[in-house]
Amino acid sequence: MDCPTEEAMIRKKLGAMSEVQELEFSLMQRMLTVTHRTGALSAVQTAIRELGMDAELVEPEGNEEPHEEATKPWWPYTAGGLAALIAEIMQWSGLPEWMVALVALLAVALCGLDTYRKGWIALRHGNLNINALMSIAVTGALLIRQWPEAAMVMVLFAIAELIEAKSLVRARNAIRGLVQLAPDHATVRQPDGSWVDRPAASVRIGDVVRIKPGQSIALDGTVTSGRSTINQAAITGESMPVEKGPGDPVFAGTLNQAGSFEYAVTADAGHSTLARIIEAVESAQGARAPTQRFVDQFARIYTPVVFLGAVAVALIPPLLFAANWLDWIYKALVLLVIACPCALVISTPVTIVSGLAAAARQGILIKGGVYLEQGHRLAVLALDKTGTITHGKPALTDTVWFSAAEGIDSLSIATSLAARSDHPVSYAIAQAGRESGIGLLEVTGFAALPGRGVKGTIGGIDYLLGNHRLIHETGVCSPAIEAQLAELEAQGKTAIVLTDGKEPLILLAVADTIRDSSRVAIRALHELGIETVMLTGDNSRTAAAIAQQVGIDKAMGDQLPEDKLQAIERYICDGRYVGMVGDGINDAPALARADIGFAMGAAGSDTAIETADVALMDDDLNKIARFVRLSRKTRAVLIQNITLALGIKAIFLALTLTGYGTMWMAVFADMGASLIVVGNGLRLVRQ
Ligand SMILES: Nc1ncnc2c1ncn2[C@@H]1O[C@H](COP(=O)(O)OP(=O)(O)OP(=O)(O)O)[C@@H](O)[C@H]1O
Ligand SMILES: [Cu+]
Repeated sequence: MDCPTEEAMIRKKLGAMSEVQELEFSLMQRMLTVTHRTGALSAVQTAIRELGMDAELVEPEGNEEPHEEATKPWWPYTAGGLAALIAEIMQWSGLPEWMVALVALLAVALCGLDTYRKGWIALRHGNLNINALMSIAVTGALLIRQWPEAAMVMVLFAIAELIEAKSLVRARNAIRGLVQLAPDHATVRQPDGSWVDRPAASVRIGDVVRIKPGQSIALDGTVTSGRSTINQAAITGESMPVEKGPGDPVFAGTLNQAGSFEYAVTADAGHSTLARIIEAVESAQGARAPTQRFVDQFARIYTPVVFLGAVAVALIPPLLFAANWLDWIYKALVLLVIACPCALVISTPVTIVSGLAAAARQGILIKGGVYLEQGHRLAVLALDKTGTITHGKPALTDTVWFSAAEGIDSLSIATSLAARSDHPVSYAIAQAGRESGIGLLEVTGFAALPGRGVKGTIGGIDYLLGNHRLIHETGVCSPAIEAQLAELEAQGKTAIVLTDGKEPLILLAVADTIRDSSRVAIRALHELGIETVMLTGDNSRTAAAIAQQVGIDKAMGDQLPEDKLQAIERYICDGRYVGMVGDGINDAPALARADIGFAMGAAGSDTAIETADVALMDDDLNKIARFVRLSRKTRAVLIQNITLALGIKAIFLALTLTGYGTMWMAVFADMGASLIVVGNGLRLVRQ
């Protein structure tokens, strides 16, 4: 698939087949994904062959190298170019017309057979692709005996096609090169304890792999022994090395530094985080961004309109105003040359793909061109507190005993309940209990109360452990407790209370630490004109205290999942483009509703990579500002490219109608425009 008009041709042909359910084009990748009924593959291939193209199956597994385009020989182009030039000179020096014609026809034959063949197939399928247009234009020029002109146009066009194909190959490779590949071999421990080099694809989950200093990591896993620092830039975009010790995750494609270690494989080669990233970027390219859809639609109308215009230009002035036939036919032929929207159509995907690749390189995984293109509109960013602004690893800070009923150890009851939950607040309490050696009691009937806390039965008594909302609803709250809570919360701490349903027993407060990156990130967002709002299940006072520390515009506390959802919806109703960052399950509905849902720390979390619109591979909130800036740049380049492509066409339209445009100038301009937009789009990769 060379030209976008070829895509239209395939779409028309395959789309009409009842066996075919879905078509997904990636012109950049020259890849077509066909969803079809079982057994229809050969029919699909035959249909494509009838269009003059050859379909090649992509191997489902392994690192398929993009097969090198068969390099076309250069000599026909050189010879054709020479012939065209000679024809021009012969015409100029007044040699007989039949001689000029002969040399010109030779040039057309040398360079144009392929174009004629493709053009003829397209015409038969009722498609006006660039090949069809050029075939008509050149044939027309020959018929009105513009010999050297016809030869020149054909040669220039053939060379332009060649250059465009080559520059697209370059674009593809540039993008592929960004996604550093993991090594294809790993040193695996055998049952007898020896170490053997094996292909990464054959390593199974649970195998132990050894990594030496300076070695790249081939598979995802968890460190079992040894220590080192690893450069994870390939995944997270951060080149600051990260310390790794037993229990820490390591990712395929990252680079070990000075230490050596062993790790247990957690995913096979095809399912590593890196493989998922590549997969996501590739499928994001297939999905069309809005501009691309617009451009495609425009192109669909543009070409036939210009074609009809050309017919009108050829017929109307001579018929109605007795103008010179040959003059106006020539003008019509120039119009045919400018009727191809190639530069316009190719400009958008190149730009979007470059943007996606640039983002991936910085550890930002964008799941579709839409988000890259629309990200510049981001007006409000909602952030979750726990785990997003803070580390999400609070520690116990205060313990307040209320009543000491005989024989009841409220601290170990609270610890035992907390140990059953994986909520960060509970986790902090359980952790503190473990450190001070508190024995755990047996809990029955345990249940989590989302947005409130937990409940469970110990020694025949039902206990509740949770936030103010919970104890207030239970009716054991008192002004004294509220005062105590208020004091702790004003310090940014989160307090929960244990009750047996009759009276409060013990109060435990935990404090989380704010990520270093949060404050800078929030400032960067404000500089981009984005309003920030914190949505948290934690109480409003703690929320306000934390928000104030990091400089967030607005804090909304005591948010149940549906409240978070409603908050997002309110912004959407106000017509504002809203993003949301979060991690927990309590954020899921809001994340899904937001115009752009960001997930943090996506490396190692498959669900985050799969469900988010934009996945940030590590925990650095600064990536959101980076994403917005990249989106703005992408948009600027898109607008530049579209303006450029259309502008050049408009200039030539004007030149032609006023009698200054020539055919070969139009070909030249079209080729120039294509090269400029591709180059401009590729600039983004280096962002
Ligand atoms: N399992 C639990 N153990 C202890 N406390 C809990 C538990 N679940 C909820 N809580 C209490 O309810 C509050 C709200 O919880 P929720 O899970 O909705 O939000 P969060 O995780 O604290 O904050 P964020 O919305 O910022 O992620 C918590 O701050 C905590 O005080
Ligand atoms: Cu209360």
